[in-house]
Amino acid sequence: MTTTIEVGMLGLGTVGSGVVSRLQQAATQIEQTQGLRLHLAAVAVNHLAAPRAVTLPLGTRLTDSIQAVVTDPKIQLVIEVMGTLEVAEQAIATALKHGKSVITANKDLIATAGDRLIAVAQRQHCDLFYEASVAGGIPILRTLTDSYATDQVTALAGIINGTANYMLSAMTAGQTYAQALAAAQTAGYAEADPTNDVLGLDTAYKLMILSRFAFGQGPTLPTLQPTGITQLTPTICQQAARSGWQVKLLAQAQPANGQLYCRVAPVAVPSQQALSQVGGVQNGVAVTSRAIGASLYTGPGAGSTATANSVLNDVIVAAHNLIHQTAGVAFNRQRQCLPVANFNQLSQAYLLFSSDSEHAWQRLALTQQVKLRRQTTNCYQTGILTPDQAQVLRANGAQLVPIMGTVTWAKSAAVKPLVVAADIAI
Ligand SMILES: NC(=O)C1=CN([C@@H]2O[C@H](COP(=O)(O)OP(=O)(O)OC[C@H]3O[C@@H](n4cnc5c(N)ncnc54)[C@H](OP(=O)(O)O)[C@@H]3O)[C@@H](O)[C@H]2O)C=CC1
Ligand SMILES: N[C@@H](CC=O)C(=O)O
Repeated sequence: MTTTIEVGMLGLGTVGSGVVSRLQQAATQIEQTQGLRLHLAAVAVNHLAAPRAVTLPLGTRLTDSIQAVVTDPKIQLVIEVMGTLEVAEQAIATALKHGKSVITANKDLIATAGDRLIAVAQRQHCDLFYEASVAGGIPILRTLTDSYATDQVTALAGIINGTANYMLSAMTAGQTYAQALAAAQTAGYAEADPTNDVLGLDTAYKLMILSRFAFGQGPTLPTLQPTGITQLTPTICQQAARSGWQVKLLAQAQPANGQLYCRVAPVAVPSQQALSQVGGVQNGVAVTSRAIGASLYTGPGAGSTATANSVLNDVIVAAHNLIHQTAGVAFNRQRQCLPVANFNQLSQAYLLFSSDSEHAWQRLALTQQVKLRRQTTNCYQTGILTPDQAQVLRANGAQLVPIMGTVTWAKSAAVKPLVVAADIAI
């Protein structure tokens, strides 16, 4: 038996167009394997006359009224893929209050206003799913919810911004920052305004969500103080690569010593680590857990088709819940309350980049009792630095990139380090 579900969508840009294409291409598969016919009843956009990458199916209404979609009594399920904060929050809240389940890819909104919307969804016994909000095509949130239900995550580290990872790979291969950004924009990976991609804010929002699924708690933006990739140059990426590291914009979270340590920053990942091989628009989330051990989930982190696939997987789960009247169970039910700390407060080794003379750096290193080993022109590996020592080097003009796996935990740390420490003997 096939059940038809009436779907409304807000947004018809990169992701929305992908949803329309995937719905058309997979219609038979969805009907045969899921017993569902997903009928796209209406799509709301900002500019009615703008050219579109896809042709809407006959019978799908194009409108510039969000309200007409989220209050339409025939529509059972709303997909929000327009982005924005206030407008999207208002639209999702209205849809939920009208008894519709909602699927969104909007990480900015879920990270910052997710609790409010989840509360509305719970009151209304509706689903609010957002798999596509983290790591694009990788089904990481539902994996953490379902497949780690009896396990305990002890650490996670992820490359979770496709644009930044694409740019870092391109710069390592010789492109300029501007060329790399333009290519990521053309490919549809970057946000409409790419500021959040390059400043690390998009990664921070995703870590806030991801960490709630892994640990029942996420950092806030002020505790995280993300560092982006704007200070990185092709030269830095290439010098690091020549010396055995790939510079990656990394999101990390790990409970230890009764605190949840988090960080979003460029990190030098040793070339022998699998995460270092996650290149281009690919994302990778390394999860360490008590039962499974180390797992790495990789796949496209942005782009029309891959993201649309995640959106539609949520749609299918929500559609089944509507049919079986089981909607309203929270997507994530983990809860924990630990003080949040930053990895930068811990002692660790760094790659140091500077065009000042080696002699000057070695002299400073001596006075600071810091070990420094030259890797290649203008690139040095430090020994383990305390936060204060790192601060002194920065104040003297060093650009420091922490080396993954070198954090030294206090003896009482309850949870083992995320990765085997890299060989940092110098
Ligand atoms: N691009 C990607 O790879 C990924 C994106 N996301 C998220 O998905 C969402 C959509 O991204 P993306 O498709 O790239 O964005 P686009 O900028 O390509 O598309 C946005 C769409 O929303 C519409 N829209 C914007 N504001 C309004 C409004 N006030 N009223 C009605 N329609 C509006 C636009 O209409 P119009 O076309 O008329 O201007 C456009 O169709 C964002 O939250 C993004 O962060 C998540 C994962 C991956
Ligand atoms: N701009 C984002 C899109 C997906 O979330 C990215 O590049 O990862």
